[in-house]
Amino acid sequence: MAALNTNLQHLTKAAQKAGRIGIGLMSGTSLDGLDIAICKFAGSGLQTQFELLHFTTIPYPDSFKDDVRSVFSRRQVDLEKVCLLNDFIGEYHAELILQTLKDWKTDPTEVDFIASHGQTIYHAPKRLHGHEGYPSATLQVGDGDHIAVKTGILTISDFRQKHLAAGGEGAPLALYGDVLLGSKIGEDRILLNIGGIANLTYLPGNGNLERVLCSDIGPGNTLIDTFCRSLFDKPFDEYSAIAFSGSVNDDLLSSLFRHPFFAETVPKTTGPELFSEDYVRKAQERSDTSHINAEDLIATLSAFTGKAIVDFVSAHLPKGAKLFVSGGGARNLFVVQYLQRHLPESLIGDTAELGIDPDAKEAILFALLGNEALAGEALVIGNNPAVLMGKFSFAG
Ligand SMILES: Nc1ncnc2c1ncn2[C@@H]1O[C@H](COP(=O)(O)OP(=O)(O)OP(=O)(O)O)[C@@H](O)[C@H]1O
Ligand SMILES: CC(=O)N[C@H]1[C@@H]2OC[C@@H](O2)[C@@H](O)[C@@H]1O[C@H](C)C(=O)O
Repeated sequence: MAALNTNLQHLTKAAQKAGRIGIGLMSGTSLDGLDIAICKFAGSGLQTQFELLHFTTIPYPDSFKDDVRSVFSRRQVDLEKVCLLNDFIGEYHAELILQTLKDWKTDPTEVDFIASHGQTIYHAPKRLHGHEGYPSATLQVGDGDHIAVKTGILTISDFRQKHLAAGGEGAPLALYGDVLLGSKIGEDRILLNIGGIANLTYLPGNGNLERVLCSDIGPGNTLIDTFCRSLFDKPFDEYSAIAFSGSVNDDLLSSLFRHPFFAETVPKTTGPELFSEDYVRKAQERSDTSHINAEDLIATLSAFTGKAIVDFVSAHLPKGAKLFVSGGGARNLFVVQYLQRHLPESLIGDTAELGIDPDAKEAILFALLGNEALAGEALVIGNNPAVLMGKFSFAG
């Protein structure tokens, strides 16, 4: 039998190690920056032990945000720009990793793998695109080969396609990480991530994986951010100062909920393709609230995020589960206080209480999915796709 080539030898060696050092990368819908987590793993699957060694978010410059926003969640785009961004983001992320490893005084040869989410530029579950004959689809750019060649580190990327191929919507992948790192026998838990979009995983305390539910909920901060940018020239509503200075407009709030997405069966996914400026403008027209002042609009959008979460929890989950928040939205005080007021039976904290840095959670998730791609086995969690995700890119 011929020997494995050097790439496959390297891959086999990485897969057979008892422990691995992996970098997880997340660049989310908020476009605030690149989250980089370096983790130490021992084992895999339900036996995974992990330690977060370092975490950082490298903020994106405005020029980069503008470039990505020129195509992000838009139906009509400059296709050349999409093509350029795919390779550019791969190279750019590789550069940021190399700089960060220097700051952490870690040599790239110490890292067994990089697990890269890439940048979502369009998310199109079948329910939302509605094009007869086309499946659910999603597109993340930031090519993995560029990351592998530039860093010299084995790279795993494009995780969402396998989930789609196996019948899912390509998201939320938090399911797999949350089950592995967040479950506790004897405690019903909800792990709620409030990023651009809000999603949650329900982890029943009886350990019954059939009962686990992981779904997107609706907007997290995306609409608040959009209108903070256009009305206040601010990237987001820091600690909800603007929302607290306004009043919720109940007519607009009801109108914002007038969309079939909220009544659809779970699990489901969504994105800024649906929850856009246009979505809000239409809700304002329907409710004759186009005239409300900017502070009231931000307060109402913040209540929209809060109420969507409360409605979801009340409709789909047993009462009294402990709720742990993560994502930048853990600092959205208006939303967090809304949850405390309207879910009084749920004790609310953040994932730091579980030993998971709330800002690092999604980057850790991808590191964990990378570890699974190398050494795990497909996990059966109810009807969710039971597959190992990610595509391998070699440095040589
Ligand atoms: N101090 C703060 N006060 C209020 N909101 C904040 C604060 N810090 C961050 N945020 C919100 O959190 C957002 C970033 O969250 P995060 O990085 O978790 O999102 P993401 O990973 O890009 O999104 P997704 O998980 O949907 O892909 C910011 O855009 C902002 O709206
Ligand atoms: C297509 C896409 O990028 N979806 C993101 C987005 O951001 C939050 C929510 O929508 C979630 O479904 C998903 O990300 C997380 C990491 C997930 O897959 O769990």
